[in-house]
Amino acid sequence: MLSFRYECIVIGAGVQGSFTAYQLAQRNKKTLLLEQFVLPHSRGSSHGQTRIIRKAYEQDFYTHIMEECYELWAQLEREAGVKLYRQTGLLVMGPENSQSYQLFKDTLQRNKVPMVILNRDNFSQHIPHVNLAEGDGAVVDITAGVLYADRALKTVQGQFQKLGGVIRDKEKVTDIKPGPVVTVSTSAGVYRAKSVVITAGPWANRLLAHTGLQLPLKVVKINVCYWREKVPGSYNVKQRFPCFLLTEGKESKMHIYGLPSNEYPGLVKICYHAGAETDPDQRDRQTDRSDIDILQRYIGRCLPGLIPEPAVVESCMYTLTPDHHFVLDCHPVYSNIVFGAGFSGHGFKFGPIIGKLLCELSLGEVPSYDLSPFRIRRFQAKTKSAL
Ligand SMILES: Cc1cc2nc3c(=O)[nH]c(=O)nc-3n(C[C@H](O)[C@H](O)[C@H](O)COP(=O)(O)OP(=O)(O)OC[C@H]3O[C@@H](n4cnc5c(N)ncnc54)[C@H](O)[C@@H]3O)c2cc1C
Ligand SMILES: O=C(O)[C@@H]1CCCC=N1
Repeated sequence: MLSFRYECIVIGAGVQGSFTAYQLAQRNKKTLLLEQFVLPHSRGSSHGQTRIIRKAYEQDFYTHIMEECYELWAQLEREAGVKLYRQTGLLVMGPENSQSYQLFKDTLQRNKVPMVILNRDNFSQHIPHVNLAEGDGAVVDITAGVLYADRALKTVQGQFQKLGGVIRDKEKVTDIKPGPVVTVSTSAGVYRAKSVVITAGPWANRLLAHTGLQLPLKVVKINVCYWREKVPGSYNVKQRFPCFLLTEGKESKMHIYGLPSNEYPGLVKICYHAGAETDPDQRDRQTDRSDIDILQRYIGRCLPGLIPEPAVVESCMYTLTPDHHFVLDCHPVYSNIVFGAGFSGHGFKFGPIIGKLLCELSLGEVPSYDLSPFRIRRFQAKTKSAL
């Protein structure tokens, strides 16, 4: 009988790989989590102090999944005795008659998510220091808030190790040999397992190339901008200033989003939800700042309490799919190779549930949710396969 060194190997210790490894260890599966950089690192997509968590989405399937996901975040908080979530609410603003704004509002209403609809008369009483653009509607998803991202990653990785899971960082995967037993080679060794999960973020296609598969993914660099308050505290989390999101507007095809000042005293994180294409290994050579011009114009017009000049600019990457929905699937030929990719700049909040779903796929179980919006067959012609 063959003896397996590991039951599962997870490649990539960002939020998705870390939660997948944790789920596998919770099921008593002997699991190895491989990471190319020394942990913690800031070279992928999961670093930084904060992320938004929300039920407000245009599509029901995300809102449905978030129901259980909030419980899983709370479970991890209890288990580890660490605070990972702070409720702030999320203010969604957009042209009242636009399709996108209406979809957000309808999804909240249809799914009975606690919400408040604001009007022009009561807006500034609830949301001071924000000018609601002419023609815009405003609705607040009360359940939304901030996740403490770096802390969450450290916590889930720590819990994985407590359950007996092994993390090897500074070990880049250099080859994957598919088969009933998958062989994974790294810069430091060779490992074998019954199944492999690839959660390599912006490097997903580099890893998938070893299995003859390529996905229609585009990696972009995001300038993570922090803006200084003119009066310290005016947009602070303690003043109950919410996270916010702009659906499609005049100035931007995609939306702008922000979080209350919290992690850096006096600084509010506001980003543009798009960026210029980059090679993930050359991220810092990408110097496009056209997003910052758009943000400056928006801030000058609608957030009069901020200095419209970024005080801090950090870097992060999105891995975009054509429809901006995730990819969660098994390899079309090697069913014991599973992948989670293309989280398109909104995957962090789903980490616990993505981990559960990828764990289920890697164990050959029926996934807890309908994965059809996330399967690769939706790309059809765009999925290049050398198989
Ligand atoms: C600026 C910004 C703001 C965001 N805001 C939000 C938000 O508010 N809410 C939200 O829900 N989401 C948000 N997101 C999106 C979210 O952060 C990402 O969807 C998520 O972090 C993706 O995680 P990942 O595990 O897929 O990728 P990553 O975090 O990039 O992890 C992949 C890992 O794989 C490793 N790896 C790659 N290749 C190899 C190899 N050959 N060998 C070993 N290891 C390898 C990498 O080093 C990396 O650590 C935001 C993203 C950005 C950039
Ligand atoms: O996922 C999120 O909530 C944020 C805000 C909207 C754009 C992307 N990320």
